[in-house]
Amino acid sequence: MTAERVWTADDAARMLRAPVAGDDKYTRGVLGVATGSEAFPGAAVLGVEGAIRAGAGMVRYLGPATPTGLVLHRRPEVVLGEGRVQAWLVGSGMPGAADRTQTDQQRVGLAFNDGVPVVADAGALDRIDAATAPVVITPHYRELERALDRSSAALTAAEIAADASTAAARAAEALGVTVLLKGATTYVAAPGAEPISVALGTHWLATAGSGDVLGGILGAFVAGGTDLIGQRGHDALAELAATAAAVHGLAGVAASAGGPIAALDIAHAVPAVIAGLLRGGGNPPR
Ligand SMILES: NC(=O)C1=CN([C@@H]2O[C@H](COP(=O)(O)OP(=O)(O)OC[C@H]3O[C@@H](n4cnc5c(N)ncnc54)[C@H](OP(=O)(O)O)[C@@H]3O)[C@@H](O)[C@H]2O)[C@@H](O)CC1
Ligand SMILES: Nc1ncnc2c1ncn2[C@@H]1O[C@H](COP(=O)(O)OP(=O)(O)O)[C@@H](O)[C@H]1O
Repeated sequence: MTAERVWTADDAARMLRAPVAGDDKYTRGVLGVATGSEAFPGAAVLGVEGAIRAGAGMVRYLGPATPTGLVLHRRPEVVLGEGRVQAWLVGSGMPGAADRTQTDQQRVGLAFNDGVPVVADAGALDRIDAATAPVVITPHYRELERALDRSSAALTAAEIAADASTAAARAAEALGVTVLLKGATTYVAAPGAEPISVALGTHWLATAGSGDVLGGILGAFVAGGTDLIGQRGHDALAELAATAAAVHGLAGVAASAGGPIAALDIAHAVPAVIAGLLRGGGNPPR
């Protein structure tokens, strides 16, 4: 068992900032989103919804026709196509290498080659070697097993489940990325740092698309946190990731009120959770 720091709602509140008079959509952070596919178009909608509800200044979406249409139908705020962004969210609802189309290859490559931080999920986990800036990955246990397969720290999903804290720390070290390892307790580890545990949610969060929403929340925080990441690198990325897991967990609790939830319900609960954290953290919303 690796020693770990327990992330609290107060810790999350300290990481959040309400916009100020000098802000505009760009200073708040533009998130590029390359997620979803013809097979999993919903993952794109869920990630974009998470990002917008978590306060991204703007979202740019890049993807195939079906997810593009759904994203724009649900969120006309979204801008389509390539452009300048502060961070990328890539891979949710995308196939791995064997089934990737040429356009999928291109949009994953674009995200990793853009020189800005990347949140990598699901179908992008096998491309982290191409990164040109800090990366945070968001695997569940099976995805981490696959990501570690060719590394010096191979672990089975059962071994990861048996000691997720140590697995997250080993993975961060071996892969050179910040790892947000999803589960009932989520563990976040930056390379060489003590892992952080986050357990502020409800077991009702174990529902399809829940992790896709988390990717969007984290993407928004990373896009808005590039100054912090520039100053403190992976340590800042890990704290932003722990904060995303905390907000996601608390949003699940708020949405559930003791009963079942759908993934979109989590996203819808995020603004009130952030407002509550900002109030509790002594930083009143404007
Ligand atoms: N709305 C959307 O667009 C959504 C899109 N999503 C996107 O989907 C992608 C894949 O994500 P994932 O986590 O499902 O992938 P993965 O780790 O390969 O797991 C497969 C494992 O599950 C098991 N299994 C399957 N069915 C089972 C069953 N009935 N009962 C029991 N076991 C069952 C299966 O076992 P097997 O059948 O092989 O024995 C295998 O071990 C990813 O890109 C994600 O973003 C999701 O977020 C959902 C919402
Ligand atoms: N038993 C559980 N209790 C609390 N949270 C859970 C539980 N199981 C999963 N979660 C959370 O739900 C989300 C599931 O994400 P993921 O496995 O990627 O699902 P999906 O691919 O369907 O989006 C993660 O944020 C994870 O931490």
